[in-house]
Amino acid sequence: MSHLLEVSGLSAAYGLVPALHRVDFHADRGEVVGILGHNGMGKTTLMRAIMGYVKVTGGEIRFEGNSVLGQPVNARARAGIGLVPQGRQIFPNLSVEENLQVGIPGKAAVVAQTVEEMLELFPRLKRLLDRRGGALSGGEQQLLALARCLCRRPKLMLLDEPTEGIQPSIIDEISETLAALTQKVDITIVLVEQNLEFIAGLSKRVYAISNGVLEKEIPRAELTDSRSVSAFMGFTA
Ligand SMILES: Nc1ncnc2c1ncn2[C@@H]1O[C@H](COP(=O)(O)OP(=O)(O)OP(=O)(O)O)[C@@H](O)[C@H]1O
Repeated sequence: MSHLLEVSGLSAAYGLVPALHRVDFHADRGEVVGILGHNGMGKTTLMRAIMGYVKVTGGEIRFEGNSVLGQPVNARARAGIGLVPQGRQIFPNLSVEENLQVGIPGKAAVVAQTVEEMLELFPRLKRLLDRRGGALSGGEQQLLALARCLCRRPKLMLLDEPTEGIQPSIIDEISETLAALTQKVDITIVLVEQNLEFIAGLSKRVYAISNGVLEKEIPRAELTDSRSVSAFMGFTA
């Protein structure tokens, strides 16, 4: 059976400046795959290329066995790919409830039922329903961004640096929420991060990305050794 997501030989560039070089990886149903990289190494470009926001210059992206290259973002979203962008990008002037509602296609009853389900998965949002998105803490915004993405019931969720700028106590809550989610919902996650502990705790497989090149998989045993991880990420410790 084909992989849920298969990225092969993927290259992308901004003008003449290359950002991804022949990236190969896959994600199977139910897996969390982590990609670890420092600033400017190509993590966001990879997520946005899979979602369809960045034009690729070579290679292939297959989702459920079908090429999505050439498909616009909304077609990829309909096929079951969802992106939780870096910086979260929730609507600051809409309430938490409205932020959820705008992400849900369908009639009022479906919208209400989906919001209810999201509140079960993200109980912290229950008491924040009337609050403006812009008045939430960074961690609360991240939970809202995850819930908003899930409202469309993606099969694959792409997470771009969910811990960026977030307090450690809420990082733990996000990690626990995501771990619980993978048990309750049929979802595959591809996660890009700089936070080693977060990525190691959640991911079945972890790769390092360095200057747009996806390096070899980092063996689990080595994920606890920061010198070894630094070497994988293209830095000598
Ligand atoms: N819109 C753009 N135009 C030109 N160059 C860009 C653009 N976006 C990103 N780049 C460049 O592409 C490279 C990869 O950037 P990218 O944002 O994918 O990295 P990243 O790993 O997500 O970094 P960060 O952790 O800082 O978000 C960097 O050299 C960056 O400067």
